[in-house]
Amino acid sequence: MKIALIGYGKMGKTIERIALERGHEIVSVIDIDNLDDFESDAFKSADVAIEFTVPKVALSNYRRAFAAGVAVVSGTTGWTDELPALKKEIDETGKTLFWSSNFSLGVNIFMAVNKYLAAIMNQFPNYNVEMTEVHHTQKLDAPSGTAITLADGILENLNRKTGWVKETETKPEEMAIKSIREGQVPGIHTIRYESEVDSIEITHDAKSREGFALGAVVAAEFTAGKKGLLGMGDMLKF
Ligand SMILES: NC(=O)C1=CN([C@@H]2O[C@H](COP(=O)(O)OP(=O)(O)OC[C@H]3O[C@@H](n4cnc5c(N)ncnc54)[C@H](OP(=O)(O)O)[C@@H]3O)[C@@H](O)[C@H]2O)C=CC1
Ligand SMILES: O=C(O)C1=N[C@H](C(=O)O)C[C@H](O)C1
Repeated sequence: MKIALIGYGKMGKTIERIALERGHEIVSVIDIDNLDDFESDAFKSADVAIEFTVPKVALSNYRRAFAAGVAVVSGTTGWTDELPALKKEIDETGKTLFWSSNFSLGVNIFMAVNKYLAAIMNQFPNYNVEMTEVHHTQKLDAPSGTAITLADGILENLNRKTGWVKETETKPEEMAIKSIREGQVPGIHTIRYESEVDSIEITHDAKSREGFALGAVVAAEFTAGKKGLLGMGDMLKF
């Protein structure tokens, strides 16, 4: 498959290596200093572009790739308030975007366990819930995109919580998400339920970026030839 990369940072470079190992060809690499390459024949020849950049440019990158006739797989986080409007635009224009806050198989298994645990805890109001996420110090957004997806999974299943807040809850119906930035941590997400007598904690701890990058390349293989806004739920059947 012909793959273009948009964003050549930590994820872009890891994705390049894994894509080559899986027999794909990298036909174009776009980063901050060669944005005109969206109009190049090399970029237009791609079956799919994999985009990992920064929140403020993700949408404009998608639109530039769509204008060049190229489907996009993206993991950029920190912009998803605009996702409902973007979905409408994609559906109306027949474009293709596969977006996920986290492409790791392990995290997606963890997300399913998180929903199941929240549904059980719905029956046990003496437990309060909070989340902590830890990432490297270069991360621009907080809470992480994964933490927001995990929070959505809890809010769908735990009726006593109606929204999440950063750091500290001030009302019982809020769920706190604490964000810690330290060293080179690839990503740790912990959900903790606490009662007066005990606590229950589940954690996903990424050992490197390999799982995220492999998932993004597998998503690119899945996306080729498809239309619409796609996500991990379309690809993973559990
Ligand atoms: N969904 C998932 O599974 C995962 C998502 N992420 C998310 O992916 C994003 C990128 O992460 P990561 O690779 O670690 O970040 P990096 O900062 O290492 O890389 C981002 C790259 O994008 C470049 N860039 C900035 N602006 C543009 C632009 N307009 N067009 C093209 N490239 C641009 C940056 O260039 P320069 O440095 O010169 O500014 C940099 O090379 C983040 O939002 C992160 O949260 C990360 C891991 C997994
Ligand atoms: O910025 C990162 O590094 C990561 N970002 C994603 C997020 O915001 O959830 C996924 C992963 O946790 C790494």
